[in-house]
Amino acid sequence: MITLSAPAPQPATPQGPPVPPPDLSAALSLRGLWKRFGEKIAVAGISLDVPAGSFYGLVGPNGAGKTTTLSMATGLLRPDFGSASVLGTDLWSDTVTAKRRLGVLPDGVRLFDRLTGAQLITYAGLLRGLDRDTVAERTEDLLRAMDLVADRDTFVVDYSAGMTKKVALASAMIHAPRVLVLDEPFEAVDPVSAANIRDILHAYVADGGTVVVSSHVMDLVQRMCSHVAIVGGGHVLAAGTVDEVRGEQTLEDRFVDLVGGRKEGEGLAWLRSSSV
Ligand SMILES: Nc1ncnc2c1ncn2[C@@H]1O[C@H](COP(=O)(O)OP(=O)(O)OP(=O)(O)O)[C@@H](O)[C@H]1O
Repeated sequence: MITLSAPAPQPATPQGPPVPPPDLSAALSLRGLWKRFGEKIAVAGISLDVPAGSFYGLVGPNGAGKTTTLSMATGLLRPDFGSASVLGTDLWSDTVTAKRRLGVLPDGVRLFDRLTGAQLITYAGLLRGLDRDTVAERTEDLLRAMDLVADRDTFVVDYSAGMTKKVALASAMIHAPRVLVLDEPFEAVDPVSAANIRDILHAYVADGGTVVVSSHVMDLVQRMCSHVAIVGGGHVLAAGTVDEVRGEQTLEDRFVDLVGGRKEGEGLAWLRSSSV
């Protein structure tokens, strides 16, 4: 019997005017990125320039396309269309050079969690080609900075969500990349650790590094970031310095204005009249 398989879905066709060439001086320059999963267009032509030396926030509602965009910007996911360059190097034509400059904290990617925290950070350093002495020294520094010294010999599989986030962040930093791309770095992290991590990131930016973070916490982005992009429905709705984007409003109010979705009225009346 002959089985005919359905034709593979074709990528969505990008529409709109041609995109300008990438900004070679930018830490990250994204041009016309598109990604479709089956019928769902997750990212529909995103172009963004992240200036070198900026602290850049990427915000948007659930399902806006942030993770998909960051995955395409860091070489974890191949776009259907569009390009990404890292400090002037095209990610998909010179992947090794571009990725060497990046430290990435992906969202939801499994770690080698049968290693201890110290082993995982060490492994990341060796994988990046650092010599053993440098790896040992930096591993100790990172364990201290992330407040993980007491749990250095605990298997990562037994870490809490926040500890797992911190050990993944340490692993992303060990090779001292020029650009850090962090998907939800503060999610599940306790306030003291979050403040320590923010200090580390600010010092890194002050020394010329670039940080891109995705977050849902508008107040944090407004205080922490120099630049922000608001994405919704796979598009960039606004981008620029935080002050340009928010204007006279708070970033949260601007976000709600652009994205919409506040539900008016009572809603879930049954929940308030529970009789059990
Ligand atoms: N591997 C996948 N297969 C199918 N659909 C996907 C896949 N990855 C993402 N999507 C869909 O693409 C859209 C964008 O998802 P994405 O994870 O990029 O959003 P996000 O802005 O990071 O959301 P959140 O804030 O909830 O993390 C969503 O509708 C999601 O369901």
